[in-house]
Amino acid sequence: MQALSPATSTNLEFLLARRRRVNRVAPSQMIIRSAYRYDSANAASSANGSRADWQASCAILASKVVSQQDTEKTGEITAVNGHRTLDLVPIDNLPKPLTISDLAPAPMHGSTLRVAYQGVPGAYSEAAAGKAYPECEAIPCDQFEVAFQAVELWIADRAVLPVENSLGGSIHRNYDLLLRHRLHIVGEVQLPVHHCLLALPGARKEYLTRVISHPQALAQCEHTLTKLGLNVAREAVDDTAGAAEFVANNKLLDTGAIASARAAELYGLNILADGIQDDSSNVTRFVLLAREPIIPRTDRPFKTSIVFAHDKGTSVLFKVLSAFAFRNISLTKIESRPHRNRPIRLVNDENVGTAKHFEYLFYVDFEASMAESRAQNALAEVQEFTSFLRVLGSYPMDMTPWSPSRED
Ligand SMILES: O=C(O)C(=O)C[C@]1(C(=O)O)C=C[C@@H](O)C=C1
Repeated sequence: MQALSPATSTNLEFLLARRRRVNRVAPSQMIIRSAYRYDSANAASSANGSRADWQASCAILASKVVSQQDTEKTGEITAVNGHRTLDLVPIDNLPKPLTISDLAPAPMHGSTLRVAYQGVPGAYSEAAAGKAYPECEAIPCDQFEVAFQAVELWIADRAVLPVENSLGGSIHRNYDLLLRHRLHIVGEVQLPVHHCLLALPGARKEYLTRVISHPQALAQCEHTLTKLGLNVAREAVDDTAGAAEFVANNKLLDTGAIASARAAELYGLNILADGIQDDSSNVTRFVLLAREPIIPRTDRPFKTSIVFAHDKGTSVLFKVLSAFAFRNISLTKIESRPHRNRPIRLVNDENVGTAKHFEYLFYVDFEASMAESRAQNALAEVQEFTSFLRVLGSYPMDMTPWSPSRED
């Protein structure tokens, strides 16, 4: 994993130290457990409001989360990413997904921006990469973890990662990965997701015995599938386009795939039903990740994403949220995830004893730029209540007006 540079190592500690002076908060009140020492040389350059200053404010305050090699494996349908040639359409020239074993450091490449995404061509994540960076080269990866590593190892410049869907809710796994890795959120993309039921030419809806897709896509189409009379087995695979590819490669006449119209085209499948998401305004939000943070601005709407933990019970959450409320900063998302390193504690009211107490990390998105003093003040306050705080990124909001037109 890429080490933090000295510039980033001064981190939010410096920025908040400045705010602390302004706010006259005693140093003892700051509960910072920084893995990195305050560095006066860097601080001096940061004081000029430079890029280093911002990088400093984005870096990690204190991480108790150890990077773990994810051992979860795809399971049964590994052939999804096999890319064998299909008789119906030549798909030889599609890029092959990266696997863990492909991840060796690569030489610097040319000027085309490379964007890593999880899935195979035709996946919605590929479309999200194209929406964010229209001229980019989209690099398919077989796992989310690989997409992160592709950026960390300079194989790709950005990774695009789905984090929430208007019907299915949060994609929890990606929240965990955001914390485990050291990449910065530099943008977001909201993508209308228009699902189709795909099958081999000649296959009929009545004869399908199972429908396969990404679990989120299955969840987003649950009611419509039932309405279509498809009370058949539903099986989860790694990504929607991979499901289409699997059906095509294995010539499965009894299996339908939920995926995009583009996936139908790429893998030579027919569209048996179009627009099968349970709500026509189905939207997935993706975040764009990079090795370096961007410099936050105030000339357009920005969002900031943070993650924090505390060890003082639930009243802390109220205090943290009020730090934003008092400054009229709107929260757009709050998500909690178990604190894996400290999953459970046994305490009573005096913090000793028997009651079960689960520990959580909280992810919060709020509508303000880290260039705004109200956001900096809010975070300075949040830091006083929390034992761990990290700014995941401050980035322009996707302000594209929603339209029900298909984007896939
Ligand atoms: O499988 C894909 O096509 C993806 O890009 C993944 C994903 C997801 O993880 O939510 C993205 C958008 C849709 O909501 C369904 C699936």
